[in-house]
Amino acid sequence: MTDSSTGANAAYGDRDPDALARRAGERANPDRDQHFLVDDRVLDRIPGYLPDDTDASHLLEIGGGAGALTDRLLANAAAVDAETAGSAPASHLSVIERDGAFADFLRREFSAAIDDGLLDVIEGDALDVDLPPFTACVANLPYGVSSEIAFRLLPERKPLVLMFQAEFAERMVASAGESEYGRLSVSAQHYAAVEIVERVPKEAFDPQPAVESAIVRCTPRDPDYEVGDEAFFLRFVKALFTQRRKTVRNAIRNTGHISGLDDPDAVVDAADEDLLSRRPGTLDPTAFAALAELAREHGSPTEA
Ligand SMILES: C[S@@+](CC[C@H](N)C(=O)[O-])C[C@H]1O[C@@H](n2cnc3c(N)ncnc32)[C@H](O)[C@@H]1O
Repeated sequence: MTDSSTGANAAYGDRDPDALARRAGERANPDRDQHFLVDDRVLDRIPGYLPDDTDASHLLEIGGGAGALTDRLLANAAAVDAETAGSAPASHLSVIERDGAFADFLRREFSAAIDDGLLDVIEGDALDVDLPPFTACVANLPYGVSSEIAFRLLPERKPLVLMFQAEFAERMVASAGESEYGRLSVSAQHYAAVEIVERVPKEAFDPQPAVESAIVRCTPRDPDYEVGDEAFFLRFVKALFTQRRKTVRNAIRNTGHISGLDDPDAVVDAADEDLLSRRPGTLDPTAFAALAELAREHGSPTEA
């Protein structure tokens, strides 16, 4: 292996993102969610945002593109292997890429890593393909489907470091009472402690996206509350936030068709007045969970 920063055989972590994009021979197409990271400093920092105790033995990357982040993740995997020196199973990286031309390029560019058993490239849609048994995921997500991908990953309860549009990231991390707080905040925080670890300007990408971006770290943990039926809890939260300007009382009454409650009035009768007179955006996740349990008990929910 040479250490040329532009050659296909460069050491992992050394590849120049612009040279990778040139070698791929395909133009990144924003209509296909292709905004490639070209800022080396951001690329170098991303793997380090995984929580300290992360099992990084099988990393997953979604949307490999021309491989700038793939290269950094391979460097990480190779470093872990050098450190454990055979005393632990070899590290592995799986990359999912929907675009056949870029999937082919990744296979060519990183053929040595594939031959060494360090990498596999899964060509397909991240929303449909079977996910490999990954231990953590690091990705600069395609923004058109970032919500769907995030909610495919979060229930796996593995550490995630994901790039999103900044506005989406702010909604993920928001707390009760903040204007960005909503269904996305409660649902994401149900699975993990969620935090923005870096804001990334448009200039870090080529082609540049229309909006600023942010990197979010999701560290899996159990929530502070218990719910007997997770699917109902998430449906109930979704239902109430469709009426975020109404009182909780009216939101419960108006959304039985979404929450699946046959008897929302019975829930209103059983709930505390001070809770009912508030707006959904002021209830923290624990209050939502308590209300959802009350709704399950009194509101005759039907299966979704
Ligand atoms: C924002 S780019 C990131 C590329 C590269 N990882 C980087 O950081 O420069 C997103 C990548 O996801 C791919 N992509 C778009 N939709 C996808 C999907 N549904 N499943 C898998 N990959 C997808 C695009 O082709 C593109 O390569």
